Order: sequence, then C-alpha cells, then structure tokens
Amino acid sequence: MSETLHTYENGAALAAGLADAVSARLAAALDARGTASIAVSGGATPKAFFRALAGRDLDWRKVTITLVDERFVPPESDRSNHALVASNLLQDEAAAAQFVPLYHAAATAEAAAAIASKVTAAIAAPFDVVVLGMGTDGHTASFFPGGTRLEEALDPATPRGVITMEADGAGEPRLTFTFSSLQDAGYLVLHIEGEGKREVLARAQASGEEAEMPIRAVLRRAASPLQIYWAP
Ligand SMILES: O=C(O)[C@H](O)[C@@H](O)[C@H](O)[C@H](O)COP(=O)(O)O
Repeated sequence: MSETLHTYENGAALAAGLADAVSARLAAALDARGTASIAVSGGATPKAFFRALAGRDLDWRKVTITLVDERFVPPESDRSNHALVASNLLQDEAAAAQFVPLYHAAATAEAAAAIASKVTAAIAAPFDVVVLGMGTDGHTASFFPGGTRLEEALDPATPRGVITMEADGAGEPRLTFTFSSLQDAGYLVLHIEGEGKREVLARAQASGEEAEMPIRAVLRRAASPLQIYWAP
C-alpha cells in the first residue's frame, strides 16, 4: 500500500500537525457515526503529540482510546503505557474520553490477553486512527524481531484481538494487538523522530525479511495508506 511522508522542522511542529490530522479524523467519525476510536503507542516519542491532542475540541465522551500494545505491568508501574496515556493524553479536553486498557490483573499474560481481546472486541473495527511507533530494531507495537508469537501476530489470517509476545529487548511479557487489528485503520500513522529512526526506516523500506524488521509488514501489507510523520 502507499506511504505519505509528513516532515516537520521539529517535534513540537510535528505534534501540532499530527494532532490536527488525528482530531480531524476523529471529528469526522463522530459526525458520521456518533463514536470514534484511536489506538496509540507507548514509548517516549508520542508525549508531545498526546499533549497537543488532549487540548483539541472534540466530544471526547464519545471517543474510545486504547493502546496498540502494553507491557504486562499494572498501571501503577512506571513501565505502563496506560500510565503514559493517563498522564499525557487523558488530560485537558481529552480527560472525558473512554480509555480501554489492555492490562488486566490476571494470573498470566495469556489470561490478561484473553480478557483484553474480549473487552476490545466491543470497539468497532476498524479503528478510526492507529498511531504506531518504531524501535531502532524495526519493531512496531510489540512485533519484536525474534518474538515468541511474531509469525502469528503478523499473519493476516490471525483474527483481530490481543495476544502475548515475549522477546529479548521487550522487557516484561507484552500484550499486543495483532497486525490484522491495526493495519486497516481509517488513518494509519507511523510516528518517528530523529535521524537514527529515519535511517532505521530506510533499512526497513529496503529488501529483507519481515521477521528481521517487523515494521516491514506494515510498510508492505497494510490495507490502509501509511502516513509517516517524521521530525529531526
Ligand atoms: O510499548 C512500547 O514501547 C511501544 O508501543 C513501542 O512499540 C514503541 O512505539 C517503540 O518501542 C518506540 O518507542 P520510543 O518512542 O520510546 O522510541
């Protein structure tokens, strides 16, 4: 599918531009259906974007926010993506949004993933907006190179839902939406910043196995056009 590169002079300008584009898509969904949904990534990159989006004037009561992936840790943990979203996105105007976590206090990550799949199935598919990040190893969501269930996660035949993933470099066991859950979003975004990530993207866009750089599955097979947002 196609890629469109949106380049900005710095992170602050990118945050404002991405917040404009995402809030416009959410507003269009609200106008069309009365509801809207967005799945966002964790990590360090999205904080400024989250803060910019949180101030946008939308009927946030009707917007569902969830995560593309989560670490198998409670929201009290400083490793929690839920905590990151709570402190940066579920603020200001967006404090009124409905947040659906992936973490559940279950005995195992597998049990938590099963609960997350059931709970998130109530969110209308496809997502109106998905915002992906990318690691320097070419992972996105929790599709890590060498991941325990990577092939299953990237398989288009795998049903929508949340599965577990473990990998070197992932830290705790992960809970991640499958590729099939994310790849047909109304507005599919890859948000990366810095020269290093730009070089990683160029390597991912070259030939090579998806398993080596799982972001390649999105670059090559996503049903939706990919909007790449980048700033130095
Ligand atoms: O849970 C996570 O860590 C994210 O979902 C992950 O996929 C993230 O997007 C990349 O690791 C990039 O992280 P940075 O933005 O910190 O580089």
